[in-house]
Amino acid sequence: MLMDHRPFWWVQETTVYGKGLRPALRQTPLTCETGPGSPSGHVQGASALMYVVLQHVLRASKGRLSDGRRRYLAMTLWMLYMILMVLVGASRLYTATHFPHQTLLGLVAGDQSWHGHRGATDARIYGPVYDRGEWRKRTNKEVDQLLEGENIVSFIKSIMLRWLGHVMIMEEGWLPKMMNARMEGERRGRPKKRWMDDILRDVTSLGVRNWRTGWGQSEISENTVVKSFLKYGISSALVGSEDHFLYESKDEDSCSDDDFNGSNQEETSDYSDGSEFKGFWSIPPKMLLASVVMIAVSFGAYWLQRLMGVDPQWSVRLAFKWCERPEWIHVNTTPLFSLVRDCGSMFGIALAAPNNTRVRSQPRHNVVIGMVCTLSLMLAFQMAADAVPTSDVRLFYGCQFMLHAVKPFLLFLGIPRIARLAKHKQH
Ligand SMILES: O=P(O)(O)OC[C@H]1O[C@@H](O)[C@H](O)[C@@H](O)[C@@H]1O
Repeated sequence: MLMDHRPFWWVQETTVYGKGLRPALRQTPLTCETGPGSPSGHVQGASALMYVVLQHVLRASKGRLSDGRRRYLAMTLWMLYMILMVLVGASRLYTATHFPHQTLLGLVAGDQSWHGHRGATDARIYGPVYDRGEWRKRTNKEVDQLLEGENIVSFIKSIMLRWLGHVMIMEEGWLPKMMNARMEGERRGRPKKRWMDDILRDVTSLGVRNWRTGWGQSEISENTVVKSFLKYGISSALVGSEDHFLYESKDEDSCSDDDFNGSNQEETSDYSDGSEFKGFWSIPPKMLLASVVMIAVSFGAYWLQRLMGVDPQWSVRLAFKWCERPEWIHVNTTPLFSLVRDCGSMFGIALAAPNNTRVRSQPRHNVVIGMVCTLSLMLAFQMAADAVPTSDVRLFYGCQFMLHAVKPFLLFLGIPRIARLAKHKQH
């Protein structure tokens, strides 16, 4: 099924019409795709991407919009999603690059690639385990092991501590007062705890020294708090051993490492905005190994086909044979190019992504700057990829692999850093 034909060459190759008249399919500059026809890559990619965007917007609207408005938003977004998919699919039919069933398969594959990933992750975390002949729930310890040290309690604490950061840099107002207030009046038993009491307990349990109780009396200024948050990143709380992210300032501009009680202070002190790239040795070997295995399997399958006498480039030959104009054929549509590009990206993601896990709990970033940088980067990469000379095949594919491996570094580490610095400047 995956070795399906594309209409623009199928009508010429098929025996269905015998010696009769064949349909004349009009070709366009977008027609001469060189890969097999099923499923539609355009529909699959658009569907997977838009599904993620849609889910993200819906999740972000939680707590910001009323339930009624969220339902309305969800309906509108789903409608837009379906309209977009129909348009993408229709454009692929119009250009004679696909049959209808191939676009439908693309939609299902795109949707499932996201669902499958989430389903597998959720099942791993929440799913039952078969233990000594019966199914049972996972214990907290087992969930912790699955999360590889990302302790859920620490994660929740880190969110509370981030909130503390916001409160601390607020102007004197009702909220900071409320957070620090004790209930007045007579009360039996233990005095009611303040929100701040819980937070201070967490700060202490995470190993932060020199925390002066009663932030109202401390000399912490907005500038130093922001600086410390940017420098060390609240997300260090995510990893138990990196228990050093808040500090009490003695003077506004001093940011001394001595104020931290962390085991690897020196390691983090080089990073000025919290998106600490901790070097290749911090990359979980599992992820790297998975990417290397997947690359080996992909290339292995390619070479195995060749060894078995199947030409992995059969579709390229058919595209060349039936494309009206050779200049409409682009190398970046070939299966080999896709293989090199995807393997490069996978390798780059395996190297860059783990260093980015802390970004999610970093101080906010400037969305506009982030988007502008991302779009510019994508454009620059597209231009660079197009500019690679095609005269030497090995050089061409080597450069493409490198380019696509470097991209995740800039996307995951470089751009968030710039966007956060921009937000910091705004503050
Ligand atoms: O299968 P379709 O819709 O013609 O799309 C093919 C394209 O699919 C994309 O997913 C690939 O990135 C491109 O390299 C490829 O050319």
